[in-house]
Amino acid sequence: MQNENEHGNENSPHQHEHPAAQVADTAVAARTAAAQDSGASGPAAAGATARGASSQATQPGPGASARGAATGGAGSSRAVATPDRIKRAPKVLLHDHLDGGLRPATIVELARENGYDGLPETDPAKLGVWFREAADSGSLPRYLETFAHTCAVMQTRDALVRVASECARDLAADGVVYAEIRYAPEQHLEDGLTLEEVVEAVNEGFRDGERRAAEAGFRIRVGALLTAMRHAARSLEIAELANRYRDLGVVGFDIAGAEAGFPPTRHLDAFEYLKRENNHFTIHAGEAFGLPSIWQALQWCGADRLGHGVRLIDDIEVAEDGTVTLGRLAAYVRDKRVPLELCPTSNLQTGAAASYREHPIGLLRRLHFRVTLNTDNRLMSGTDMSSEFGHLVDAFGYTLDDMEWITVNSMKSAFIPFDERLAMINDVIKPGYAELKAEWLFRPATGRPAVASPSAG
Ligand SMILES: O=c1[nH]cnc2c1ncn2[C@@H]1O[C@H](CO)[C@@H](O)[C@H]1O
Ligand SMILES: [Zn+2]
Repeated sequence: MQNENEHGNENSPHQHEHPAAQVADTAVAARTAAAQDSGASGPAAAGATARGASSQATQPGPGASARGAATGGAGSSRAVATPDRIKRAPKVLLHDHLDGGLRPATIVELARENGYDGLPETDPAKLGVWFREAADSGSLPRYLETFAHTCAVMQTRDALVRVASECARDLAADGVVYAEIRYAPEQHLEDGLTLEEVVEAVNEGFRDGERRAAEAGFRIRVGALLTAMRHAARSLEIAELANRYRDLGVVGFDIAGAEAGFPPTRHLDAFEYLKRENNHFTIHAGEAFGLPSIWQALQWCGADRLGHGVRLIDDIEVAEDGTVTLGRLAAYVRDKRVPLELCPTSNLQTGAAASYREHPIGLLRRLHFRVTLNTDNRLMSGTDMSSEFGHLVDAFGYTLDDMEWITVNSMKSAFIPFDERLAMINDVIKPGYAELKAEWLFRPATGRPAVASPSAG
């Protein structure tokens, strides 16, 4: 039983997220790293690190958490991630764009109300398909073109309130308990709103959505990340805006948009300002462009997290015999526990990965990077958190224990205060998974004796 609650190094908040967290985290990470560094630089851990896509190979430590599921017997189904359990399991989302997650029917209605006649389809179902297909382009710039339509209908206070409220409710209904939702205020000024009015409208929508979700029996908390567009020149202004609305619903800052040709160092003044203010930020890096972008985001800009970061795989070498070698940058990212906001479905659409099975998340998770799982754009990718987890269950045999490990990673990496992250982990996430894993204890009796009674013989 003890083993069922051990999830390896990243997933023991009782040990690693209390005030001694940094020390404990580092100590245990060091042990793992020691075990894996022998694999990273030599043959010893080859089998453990690159054996392939089996869930066993993904298990972090001695308390292999999928054991119950793997060995059969009375508890064999306790950690199996069925679609129903995936949905009910508490989930955390750190990378999701507000303007990439509208309900198709809402887009149609808002377009009608606001006189936007540029939609490619006016039937909601067809429009949803259009977004998925148009985004399925194999290129980030073309993927991003689809946002012209969502931003076009998000130009009024009422529209922003509605979209934000629906966002919170949709996530809550999918079992998300904590989300950081990003958007670029500068893209919502066409009809005369000020940057402040945009932020306040979105915040109002999130509060409304949280309240209505609670009325429907779902608990969710949503924080906003303010994004600056990397091709534009307003990043310092947006960073100042994020700082002004800190503790008022905005929890951090981001830059997004086409990556190639727009290095994050263009926005150094914004990042330096935020660092001076002790504020938090993430940077889209390592999605459409590779290692230099990740390196700049971390070592020049000082990002707390990497939006995507999936191209870090270019700095990891897996030899034919399975030996794994980390380059200096990949080693730094793992050593420093830099959170990777991975978004598999989005990566498949923009061409950053070929299939779920080949998506670097499998290897990165086995190598104990600080992996988090995200949706990026639920509308363009036709996805939600449950679907993303479902894909990983299919591709890698992930169990509820893997889900819990990833979810705890995400919560640890959130931008809200430490005590709140800790309480979320200990009082919401852990109990949620424990409850799901205890369900086998209360399954209906079969009515047949499992073993013949002695008197029968
Ligand atoms: O995966 C992505 N990579 C880079 N930029 C993105 C991605 N998804 C969305 N956006 C950009 O972020 C803006 C604010 O939310 C969106 O309008 C879109 O242009
Ligand atoms: Zn994104």
